[in-house]
Amino acid sequence: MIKMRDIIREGNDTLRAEAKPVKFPLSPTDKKLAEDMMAYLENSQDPELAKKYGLRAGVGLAAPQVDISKQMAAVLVPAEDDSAKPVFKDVIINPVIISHSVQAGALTEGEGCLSVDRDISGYVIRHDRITLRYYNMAGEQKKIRLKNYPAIVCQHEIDHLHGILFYDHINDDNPFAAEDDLVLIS
Ligand SMILES: O=CN(O)C[C@@H](CC1CCCC1)C(=O)N1NCCC[C@H]1C(=O)Nc1ccccn1
Ligand code: NI
Repeated sequence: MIKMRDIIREGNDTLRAEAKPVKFPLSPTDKKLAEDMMAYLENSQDPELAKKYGLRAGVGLAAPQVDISKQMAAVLVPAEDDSAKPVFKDVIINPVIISHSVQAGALTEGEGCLSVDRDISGYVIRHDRITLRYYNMAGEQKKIRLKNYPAIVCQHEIDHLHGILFYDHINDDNPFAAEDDLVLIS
């Protein structure tokens, strides 16, 4: 079971490394890693389990965050009303953004990261809409279009696979500088 102690923090070089593509069929080790990363997200989004194991709730977790420099990330974006099924749930392997909107998007509240133990405010400028090609755990190639929050989450995770952290996208001179057509996502 992945716990907070397994998540590496700023200063660990793995967070700034280019992760390696994953080979298919998944090795038993890679399969277990994918399952464990998704389990972390599920556990962390359950208030009782999160409390019991001291987990920070997360909607994404990339392999480099558990010190494995491979191109794999679990994403679990819950539905607004918990009853319904998640907005997006999958382990994205060797993901590539094959096209995206010109229009930018950013979370109104800014972003955080389980690997960054400090608050850094400002708009994290990303694409508002993306077309994402990736492989799932079964090795099936997927091509999906995402917009707004799920698109932001996947971009945050894909960045981790290329050694990029959220605050790399914050304008140093004016953290809240916004193009007039920036989509602010709440
Ligand atoms: O690389 C992956 N990470 O670093 C985990 C991050 C990923 C998200 C940050 C912005 C876009 C993707 C994460 O999830 N968070 N960032 C730090 C603390 C909060 C937490 C979060 O947003 N939690 C959450 C949100 C809605 C519902 C449930 N939980
Ligand atoms: Ni992160």
